[in-house]
Amino acid sequence: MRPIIGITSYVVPATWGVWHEVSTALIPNDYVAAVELAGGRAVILPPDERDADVLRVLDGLLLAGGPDIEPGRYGAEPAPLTESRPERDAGEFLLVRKALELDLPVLGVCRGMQVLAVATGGTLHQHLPDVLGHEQHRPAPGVYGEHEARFEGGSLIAKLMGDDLGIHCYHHQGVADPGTLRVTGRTEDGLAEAVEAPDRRFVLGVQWHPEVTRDQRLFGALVEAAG
Ligand SMILES: NCCCC(=O)O
Repeated sequence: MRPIIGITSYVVPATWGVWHEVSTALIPNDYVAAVELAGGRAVILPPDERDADVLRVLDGLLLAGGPDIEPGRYGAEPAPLTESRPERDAGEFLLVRKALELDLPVLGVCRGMQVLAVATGGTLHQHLPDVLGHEQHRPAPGVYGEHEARFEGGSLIAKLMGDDLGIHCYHHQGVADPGTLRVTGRTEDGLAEAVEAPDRRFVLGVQWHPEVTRDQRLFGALVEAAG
């Protein structure tokens, strides 16, 4: 039996064929393909989970990328460029808190890393250009930033990826305080790129998009930990 990996989804207006702007629950298929290629059984979770019961049938959880977290979740007022979807937060925070309690393997990608940090008491920078003075983590609409990330020796991420890695990222927010997690990777500008929970079986968040570059190593590690 393949390990069952739940992937969080979201609602957006989508257009296909003769249908326009239909409210749609979706997830980029790159996440599904990555889990399946890694030997897992991907299950797309509804965007508005009202409890965490589904975790009883999951072996691992993949928190996908997406919009900003509602800043009230980390005690802040929304900044002008923050665009949140509180309904998605509600379901994902329920799931991730329970998953951490159960020590279920969790991989968070981009927003997913930010969810992990905030769910454990952390905070976010709401608009990185205000903090870093550049826009290189989201250079233009639809254009991925390219960076070099360096990883802490002995960390889980270093074991999986080596000392450093060229990454593709697309985000305007970042982890300021990682909560109870540990920052184990950063880009040259000091931004947190990887967080993990060394006291857990497998809890890892990365700010970049391994599904876009088809880097299977993190998905393979999630599936293996879930197996
Ligand atoms: N804040 C949601 C994840 C992507 C971004 O930071 O733009």
